[in-house]
Amino acid sequence: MMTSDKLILRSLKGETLARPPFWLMRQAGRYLPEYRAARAKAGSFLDLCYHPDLAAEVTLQPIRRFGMDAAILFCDILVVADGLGQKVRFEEGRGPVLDALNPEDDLRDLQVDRVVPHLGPVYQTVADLRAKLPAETALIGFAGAPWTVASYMIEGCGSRDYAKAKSWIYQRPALFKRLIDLLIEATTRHLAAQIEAGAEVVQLFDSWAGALDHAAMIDWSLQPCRDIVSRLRAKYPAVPVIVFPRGVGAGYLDFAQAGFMQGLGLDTGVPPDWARNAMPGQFALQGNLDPQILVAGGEAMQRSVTSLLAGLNSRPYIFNLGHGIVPETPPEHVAALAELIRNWKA
Ligand SMILES: Cc1c2[nH]c(c1CCC(=O)O)Cc1[nH]c(c(CCC(=O)O)c1C)Cc1[nH]c(c(CCC(=O)O)c1C)Cc1[nH]c(c(C)c1CCC(=O)O)C2
Repeated sequence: MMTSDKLILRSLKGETLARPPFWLMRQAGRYLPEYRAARAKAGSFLDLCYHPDLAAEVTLQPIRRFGMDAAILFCDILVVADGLGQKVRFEEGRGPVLDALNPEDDLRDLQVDRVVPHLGPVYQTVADLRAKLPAETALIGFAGAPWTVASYMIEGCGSRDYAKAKSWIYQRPALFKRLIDLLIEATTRHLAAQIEAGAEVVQLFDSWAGALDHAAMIDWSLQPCRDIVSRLRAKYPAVPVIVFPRGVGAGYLDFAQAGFMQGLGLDTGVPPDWARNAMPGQFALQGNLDPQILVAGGEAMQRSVTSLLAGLNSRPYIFNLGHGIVPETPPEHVAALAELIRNWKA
């Protein structure tokens, strides 16, 4: 099968399809017993990300079970911080923990030239996956967008109010801009290396974009995403980019009008009819089933999926969740979801 026949690539080129392609954010992970087994073998979570055989194996697990139209590389957005030289660890029940950046250090310990060499095993995983995936399955690479990654680097962990990260924005603007510029460079190189290794689509996750006010969102979410996409597109015009600015609300219109991406990921809160009607342009919309509806399954899921498909599949569209799968998700519900989508007829 030719690459251009893969469904997700057709949607991202602006084609409206009889049934949309689908994949699920966090489709590899703790809701699958075979993931938990591989994770136990690897030791730490980052060891798993940097172990090409195991990382390729967990990437393939959901594809074997459910036959998604795309596989997403198994990795994490915080490997870029790790690659820059800021140690990252993942603590059970707590999530990522980093030694928070100290503004007095003036970013001097971060080395952009270290990123691609340090992440060599990740690109090896990408290359291995291209050889192992079924011919009809596309491979998605990804990175965190600069603001979301910067927030972890400054806070040192997940945050409810982003007080420290915002103190950099508003009280140390020159330093914050240097950090974002460094992340634009590191992220562009990291995505380019994934493309060189065989990624056919890339997605930028700006998971915490919704924490910013509108003006800051434009400066620190939209503009950095635009920079990264335009640099990648200049070099790899055939590789589409999906941007997921989670939680930006009416700011989705700014992304739609800027129009630099080939796919726009909608979070759970975006009304599908509004998205379809208000967003001009030929780019594909992606989303946005509530992950908790996938936990519930049954008729509730059937109703929501049907209405989502009826609402969004009249334009270029990629079915997905509005955020990542949660560990409580019964795998049978994912199988039922896959059936619903595959059998969809407009
Ligand atoms: C913010 C963010 C992170 N990581 C990611 C984001 C953006 C998407 C989002 O908003 O969810 C992206 C990510 N993280 C992971 C993937 C793998 C690919 C996939 O989607 O299947 C992807 C695309 C694996 C992972 N990343 C992580 C796990 C769980 C680790 C484990 O196995 O214990 C997985 C499978 C850990 C992680 N990594 C991160 C957090 C906050 C956590 C802890 C929360 C949690 O445990 O779910 C940072």
